[in-house]
Amino acid sequence: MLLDVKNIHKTYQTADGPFEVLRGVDLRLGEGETLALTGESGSGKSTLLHLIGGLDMPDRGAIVINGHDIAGADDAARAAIRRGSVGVVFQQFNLIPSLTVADNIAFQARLADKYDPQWSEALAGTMGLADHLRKYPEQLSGGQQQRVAIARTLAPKPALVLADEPTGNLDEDTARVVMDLMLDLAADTGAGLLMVTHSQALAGRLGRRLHLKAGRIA
Ligand SMILES: Nc1ncnc2c1ncn2[C@@H]1O[C@H](COP(=O)(O)OP(=O)(O)OP(=O)(O)O)[C@@H](O)[C@H]1O
Repeated sequence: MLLDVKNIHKTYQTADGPFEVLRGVDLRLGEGETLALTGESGSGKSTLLHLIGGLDMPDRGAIVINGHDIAGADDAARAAIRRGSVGVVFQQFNLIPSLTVADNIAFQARLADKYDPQWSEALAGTMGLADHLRKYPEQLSGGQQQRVAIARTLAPKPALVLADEPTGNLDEDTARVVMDLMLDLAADTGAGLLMVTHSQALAGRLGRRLHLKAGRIA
């Protein structure tokens, strides 16, 4: 099993006292599977994605990625699991302004020692970025920047891709193209894809759909 999330609990401390956002979440994702995570605003979708991505820690439960429990790992081990297996696409692109498009795409793959120039070039081509490789992020449109961010995530060929509304701020046509590319590329590399989305249409394009409600999978 690529991803096995078991009985995850998470409570935030707020000014009004503790707020239990996740109350025993279980989910599993196999290699090459695609899963949409839906739920009302505030239901904890982003929180869950952050926990799976090792960006925050649950209070209880296990998050096993390719046999490694990211929830029980210390900071260094968590970072190593993340670098080795997980790619994250958020709504904020977080491109590096001082690097060209080509270097932004290669950045995480180089960090993970998984840079494959041919694969990066192919990704840039598929993403429609071949003519923009020498440009800097500020010279690109929002949609182009998002495609750079997605290419950067896929460049190290992560086993697990986590995406939080990755097409949320793209126009409908660009969103459809980017979604096609992500699904194709996930299929090509055998990656598992877990995507948070508000869009029923988008959710319908993924293999399975889970709904988060009252802190649990409904
Ligand atoms: N660091 C934090 N401290 C306290 N409360 C938080 C924190 N982060 C999130 N929350 C609260 O936890 C709940 C879940 O937030 P989360 O962002 O996971 O929801 P979401 O389902 O992704 O929402 P949306 O669809 O609006 O992005 C919300 O009520 C939010 O206010």
